[in-house]
Amino acid sequence: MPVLRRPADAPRWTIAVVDGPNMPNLGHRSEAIYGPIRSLADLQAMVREVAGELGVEVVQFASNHEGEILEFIHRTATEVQGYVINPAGLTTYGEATRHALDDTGKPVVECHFANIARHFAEVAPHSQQQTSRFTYTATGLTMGLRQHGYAAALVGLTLALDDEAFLAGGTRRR
Ligand SMILES: O=C1C[C@@](O)(C(=O)O)C[C@@H](O)[C@@H]1O
Repeated sequence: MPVLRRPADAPRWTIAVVDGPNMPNLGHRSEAIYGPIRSLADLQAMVREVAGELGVEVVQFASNHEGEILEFIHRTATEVQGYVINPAGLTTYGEATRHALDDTGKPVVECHFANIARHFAEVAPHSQQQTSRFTYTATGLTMGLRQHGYAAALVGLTLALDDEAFLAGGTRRR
């Protein structure tokens, strides 16, 4: 069976897709990093299209305010089967958000337009290099593929949810 064409009776998982601070400003950010995408609305439309083709539901949320993101995660924890998050402006210091996601016990895919490992290495001297606060408890990660990373995250998370053996050992993969 083709891997990406899920059977008609495959579970219609509900996946939350969260964009953190500064992502609502997409379209007015560095074209070198974010490419020519015009807006968050365009990104969200692409994500809905991918979800439709996969046969899953998405609940989308974007905010410049960490408290609103926390409330969204608390509210949806029992309604969704997994999260895709671009923590964006919360990437290096968003402990409360990382913790809220971890508390849900649901699989989490961290997603970035940029290859943040390279980006951080380029923008800061070695002694001050930063890392993502989210990576060590994320189930998986996509980065460096601009908006296509969201499609990759949705496909990967959907197939992981379909695969009972994948999540049997918990959401933190070794
Ligand atoms: O706002 C963002 C966006 C980002 O998460 C990305 O998608 O590449 C990378 C972060 O370092 C940055 O703060």
